[in-house]
Amino acid sequence: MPATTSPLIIALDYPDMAAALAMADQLDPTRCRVKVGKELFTRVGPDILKALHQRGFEVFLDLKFHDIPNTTAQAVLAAAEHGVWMTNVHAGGGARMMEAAASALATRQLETRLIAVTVLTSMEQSDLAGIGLDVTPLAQVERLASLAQQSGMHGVVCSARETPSLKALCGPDFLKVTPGIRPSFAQAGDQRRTMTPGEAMAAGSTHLVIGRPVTQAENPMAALAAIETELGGRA
Ligand SMILES: O=c1ccn([C@@H]2O[C@H](COP(=O)(O)O)[C@@H](O)[C@H]2O)c(=O)[nH]1
Repeated sequence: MPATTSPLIIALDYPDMAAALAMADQLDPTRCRVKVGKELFTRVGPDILKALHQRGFEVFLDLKFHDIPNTTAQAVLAAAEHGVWMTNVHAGGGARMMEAAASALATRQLETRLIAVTVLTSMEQSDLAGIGLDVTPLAQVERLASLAQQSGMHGVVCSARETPSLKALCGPDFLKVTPGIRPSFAQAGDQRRTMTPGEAMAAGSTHLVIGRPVTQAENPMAALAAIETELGGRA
């Protein structure tokens, strides 16, 4: 049985274990999952995963691996061996990289969900042009999501703006994990392709990643409760 069926994933973007656990200890593992990203994992290491697992949380280890196929596959394996619920790679690493990572997990019969980042939610069309991609974010997300699905990924990270197209392109069971979630009370900050929690669920997101709108709110639990209410009660 999963710890939760909630679509909510709270991003624990903190500089140390104490701050991350102070937040986690206010959360309920039956009402959300948590995400450990580059800042927290690089500062604290695998001990943070152990501490969150001991508290009953399912953890998304968001390290966005992007390297040659062998290195990426071994890194994904190492993540899965920590018992995380989900981890990820950059789809831009290409089909052979994603296939190597998926096959490393399959060979070891590890059940960690492996998803691929398409286009970061902080990027808009001008950012893509800046790296030589003369396409819309939607076209690039569609292209990378198809490649990710063909390469054995369980889903993708994209913005909620692209989920209706991806539902049609990749089917309803393909995971659509969407950061860039901004409730009406929150600032967009560095995010560009945003949606509110309610809009994102209606658009077909399977999971919503939410960081600062909760973790940097004056009252984080009130912010989370407001999001749950927007989603129709306890998510
Ligand atoms: O495209 C992406 C991929 C990952 N993220 C991560 O999600 C959270 C979002 O945090 P907010 O504070 O709600 O903006 C953060 O950990 C990012 O590293 C993303 O935003 N976009």
